[in-house]
Amino acid sequence: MKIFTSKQIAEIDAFTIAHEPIASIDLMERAAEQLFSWIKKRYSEEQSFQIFVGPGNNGGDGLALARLLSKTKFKVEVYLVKVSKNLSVDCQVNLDRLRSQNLVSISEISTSHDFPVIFDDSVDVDALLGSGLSRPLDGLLKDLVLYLNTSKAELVAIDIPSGLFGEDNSLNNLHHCVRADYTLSFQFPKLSFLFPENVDCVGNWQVLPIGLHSRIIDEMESPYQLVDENDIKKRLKKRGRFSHKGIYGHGLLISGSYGKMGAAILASKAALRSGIGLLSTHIPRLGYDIMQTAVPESMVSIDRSDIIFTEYPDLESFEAIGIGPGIDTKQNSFRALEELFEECDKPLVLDADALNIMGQNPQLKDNLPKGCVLTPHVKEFERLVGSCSDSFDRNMKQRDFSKKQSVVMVLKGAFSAITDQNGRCYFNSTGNPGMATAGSGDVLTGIILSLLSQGYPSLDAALIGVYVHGLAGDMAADELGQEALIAGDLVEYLPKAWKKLRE
Ligand SMILES: NC(=O)C1=CN([C@@H]2O[C@H](COP(=O)(O)OP(=O)(O)OC[C@H]3O[C@@H](n4cnc5c(N)ncnc54)[C@H](OP(=O)(O)O)[C@@H]3O)[C@@H](O)[C@H]2O)[C@@H](O)CC1
Ligand SMILES: Nc1ncnc2c1ncn2[C@@H]1O[C@H](COP(=O)(O)OP(=O)(O)O)[C@@H](O)[C@H]1O
Ligand SMILES: [K+]
Repeated sequence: MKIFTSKQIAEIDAFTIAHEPIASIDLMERAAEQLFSWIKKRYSEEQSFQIFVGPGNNGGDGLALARLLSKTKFKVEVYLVKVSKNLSVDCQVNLDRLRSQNLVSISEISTSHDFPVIFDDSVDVDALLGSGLSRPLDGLLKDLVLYLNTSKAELVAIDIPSGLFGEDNSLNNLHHCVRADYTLSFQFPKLSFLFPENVDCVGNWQVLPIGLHSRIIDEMESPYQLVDENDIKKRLKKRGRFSHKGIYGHGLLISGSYGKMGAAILASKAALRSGIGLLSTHIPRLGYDIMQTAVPESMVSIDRSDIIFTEYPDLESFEAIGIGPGIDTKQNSFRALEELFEECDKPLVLDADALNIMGQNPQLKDNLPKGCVLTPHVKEFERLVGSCSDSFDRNMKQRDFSKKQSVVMVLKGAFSAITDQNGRCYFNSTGNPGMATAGSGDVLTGIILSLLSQGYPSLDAALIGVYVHGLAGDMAADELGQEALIAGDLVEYLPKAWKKLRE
């Protein structure tokens, strides 16, 4: 699903009105019907609603919703905030319709003395401002938002929490934005929903389709996309009836050090559980028995060092290389990594300590093999690129980095962001906080190495790998719960996750 800016959404809206064609007031009605049907499913019939309405079309949605609710047993009160003399045309039409129906009490809020009592068991609907927000909230609106945020009532935001910008909130004050329990966003999510600092404002968000015109959605360019299961299925290659293990590639995983052999085991198992033909795991000498016992399916390449990575085998026979989980950051490992960068012309995935070594030796950045995949978490990313003021800034820097160095980068976390050489950015939609546990990232490296070895292009390997990793995490969390989930469970659930993608 593409993600558009507020400005683009307004264009899509206008195109739909002109080309469906549909009157804008009817498009608003369609949006209100979607809100209404979401509410009907969620709340019992006697529920009371306090709807707070602003001057624009977001307010218009709130008024149309109030009319639909009032025709049922739901109890509704409307509060119209007087922040400008004129309402938008469709907001005014809906106000007139609601007034003429005479079923709902409509109060005006002109000063903070007009704020109503909010009952804990009511549901507040935020229809103050939507994607037409042009500046951070101040004055009466800010005071009302602060007031709403102190209440214990459940808060449902229409389209976007009032006060929050759809994209860049770096100059905004997030304390002055509505803190919703639910945000019901029309047709697309907003970019800002995917950034961690906004989670308290956005709450649980959902997309409500309102039938915007598919042609303009297909044609309009956006660098941002939220990846779903269909996007992933389309990228999967078939496994042929007559295929043999040579077809699925031989991967080299460089991983582990004294005390961190678990990383090599997890990544190796994950690679083997993701379709690779052959795997060799390069480890320090002291890890030999552990590795052969724990992962008999993997061949072992032994470093001359007992405890760390200092060299790698001839690369000729490998289709792809993965390096980093648990290798430590010693000087000799840095030298070996530097050499690998110079020599390697194979697909490569870099994680964990390989990235930390780069953070300590910034000159290495410019030697990164083109097209390789990097999988930092936020801290590793900032060691590499420098500190960032917020997630929006971090996302810009990530896109720039990918473009400038011509690499694919996975910034891991909730909604992991995957950027490519063209500066495009794909957000992953699977995964859960249960995956915030030691070794999860090692599993991902193994999966991506496996896909690279099978000949998937870097971007596909990253997108598919991140998706299936999160899916395995979701399936594991469903059965085991988030607290109990450990990285080994991700490996255990990979078979089910792959099977689901092949359905
Ligand atoms: N796109 C779709 O698919 C559909 C969209 N729909 C709905 O339309 C919504 C967008 O509507 P919208 O453009 O009228 O914007 P909205 O935010 O309601 O109000 C803008 C007004 O507020 C004002 N204003 C701005 N900032 C302010 C501030 N800080 N403090 C005070 N005032 C401020 C601004 O004034 P100005 O900036 O000109 O000074 C202007 O008067 C969208 O979110 C969705 O709910 C659906 O109905 C149907 C399909
Ligand atoms: N809240 C979350 N939602 C979704 N995925 C998460 C969440 N927290 C962590 N993850 C995923 O778990 C993995 C953690 O990787 P990483 O931080 O490298 O762990 P480690 O270094 O312990 O292996 C990443 O793929 C990340 O996207
Ligand atoms: K809103």
